[in-house]
Amino acid sequence: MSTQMATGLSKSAITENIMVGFIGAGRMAQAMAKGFISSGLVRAGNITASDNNQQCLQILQDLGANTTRKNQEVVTKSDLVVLAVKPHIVQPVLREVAPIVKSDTLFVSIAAGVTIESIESNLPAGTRVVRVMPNTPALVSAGASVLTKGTTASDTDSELVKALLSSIGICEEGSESYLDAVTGLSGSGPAYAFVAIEAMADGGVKQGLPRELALKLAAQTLLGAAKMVLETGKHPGQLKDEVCSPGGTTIEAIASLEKSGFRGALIDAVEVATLRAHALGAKK
Ligand SMILES: NC(=O)C1=CN([C@@H]2O[C@H](COP(=O)(O)OP(=O)(O)OC[C@H]3O[C@@H](n4cnc5c(N)ncnc54)[C@H](OP(=O)(O)O)[C@@H]3O)[C@@H](O)[C@H]2O)C=CC1
Ligand SMILES: O=C(O)[C@@H]1CCC=N1
Repeated sequence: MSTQMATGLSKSAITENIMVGFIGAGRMAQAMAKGFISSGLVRAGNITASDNNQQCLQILQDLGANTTRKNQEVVTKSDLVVLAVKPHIVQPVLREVAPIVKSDTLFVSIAAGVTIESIESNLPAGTRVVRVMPNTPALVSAGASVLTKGTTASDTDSELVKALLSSIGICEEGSESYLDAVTGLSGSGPAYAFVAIEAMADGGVKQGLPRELALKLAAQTLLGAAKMVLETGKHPGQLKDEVCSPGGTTIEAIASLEKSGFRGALIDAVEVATLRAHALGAKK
């Protein structure tokens, strides 16, 4: 793996033969595995996932991946192991697999709040760890991830993880001190957007639109607005101003949103989710 990376091969060449494991085959593992496979970066047959939930394993099997109920088997078979269990399960899982961890296995944790220090301290000394906060739009190759290298992980390791995560969306590298806030913003954020889409559709239905049309318009409107922010480089405030005709419809709606505390509600949402991520990490 490392030799290939050092030669500067293409991303698919870097990841072509990599054996990827998932401990925990739930929603996030499914989204990532599906993205890795559909992007062509990882062969389905090179993925092994463990879980105690047969329904989750079946979803991975349907993608062509190998499945097992034994977490140790994932570690034995994989070059890169994604820890995709709930935060409070991470420590017991690490204690379970630590005795058989090989020195060249890279661990990638996606668990909210769980610090690199707490992961490294439960693995053999020197084990390479990368911590990531992804999100579920990875399922449709529109994910947003931020990664941080552990103390012994190399640039090659972070490039590898970045290549994988870039196949399912955008991936930035940042300080570990950012990761709880990233969790509160983009990790949990899809849920805020889903609530907004549902509520906007409700608004359309209240005004007489058929439900299906209202939902489609609400979702496409958020998608289009997000693309405009990303692709035009304009400040969202400017884009908002461009929709607001003087004395028109939009400024009425914006004034109503401001009265309802829309901005403050979103800022508070990110704050409480960030604090919760921090608290989850403090629980061992
Ligand atoms: N969902 C999201 O949007 C995001 C989640 N994350 C993080 O990803 C991680 C996984 O979240 P998510 O996919 O939503 O969770 P899920 O509950 O969907 O998946 C976790 C899976 O792990 C299984 N599991 C429980 N105990 C073990 C064990 N000892 N060994 C192996 N598997 C086990 C669970 O089975 P059972 O249900 O039977 O307990 C479940 O199927 C979390 O740490 C979360 O913080 C990060 C970013 C976004
Ligand atoms: O709700 C959670 O705890 C996880 C982490 C980010 C998104 N879902």
